[in-house]
Amino acid sequence: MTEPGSNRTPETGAFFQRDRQWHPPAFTPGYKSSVLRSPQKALVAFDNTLSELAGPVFGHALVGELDNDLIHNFARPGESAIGERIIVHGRVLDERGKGVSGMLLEFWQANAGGRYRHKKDGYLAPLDPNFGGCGRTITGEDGGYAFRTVRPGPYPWPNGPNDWRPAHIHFSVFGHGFAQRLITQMYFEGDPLIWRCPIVGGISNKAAIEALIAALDMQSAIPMDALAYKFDIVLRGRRSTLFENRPERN
Ligand SMILES: O=C(O)c1ccc(O)c(O)c1
Repeated sequence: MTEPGSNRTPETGAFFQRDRQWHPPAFTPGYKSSVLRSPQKALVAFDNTLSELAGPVFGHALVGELDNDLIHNFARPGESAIGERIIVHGRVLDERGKGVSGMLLEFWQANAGGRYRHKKDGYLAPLDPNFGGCGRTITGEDGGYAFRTVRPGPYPWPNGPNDWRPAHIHFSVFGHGFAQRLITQMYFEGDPLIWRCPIVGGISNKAAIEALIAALDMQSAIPMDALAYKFDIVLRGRRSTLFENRPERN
């Protein structure tokens, strides 16, 4: 999409393809489920049509008052989720570093013991009756967002003989059209499991991995209540946050 002889991107309103040199490949044998999920044939890129450019778009009215508070949004009245209370916050930025407002951010995660509220999750850790594990919010004027949750636990998964996922939160960013979608995962500063994870291992660029790790942010911690972690998400462009899980097909 770059004009010949310049590095300016023309303002066509079209959505850009991901840079596949920067994002990890869909086929990553160390991440076992990527083998069957990844496309077997070369991808075909289509030009944007009216459906990509003009909608459909989610309805802002869908977001409820407690949707950005996973500590309370599934809890019985007067109760709250078990675990280390945290605030996750940051900004959604475009490739030029400008905040992007009005994006629907959805997040989902395991509970403090590393168990998802999902019928297929049979991990030994107990469910927390006061924790559902999903939430959402819409970015503000400057692209900022924040939500409250508990730090998810790491968990073992049947990939290799002793593979563990680092503590992580899944994110979906839904923009102003179907083609403007990013699905990624956030990790926590200092977690030794990050560098042993086969999903993370599919990313060859260390700086790209580091961009998925949220920094402990004591400035935003709430004394006697919650620690804070800062995670910025960059859309498209060279510094874009990586697609993880990536075996999607376009
Ligand atoms: O794609 C998978 O198989 C897979 C397994 C475990 C995870 O935590 C995950 O995010 C993805």
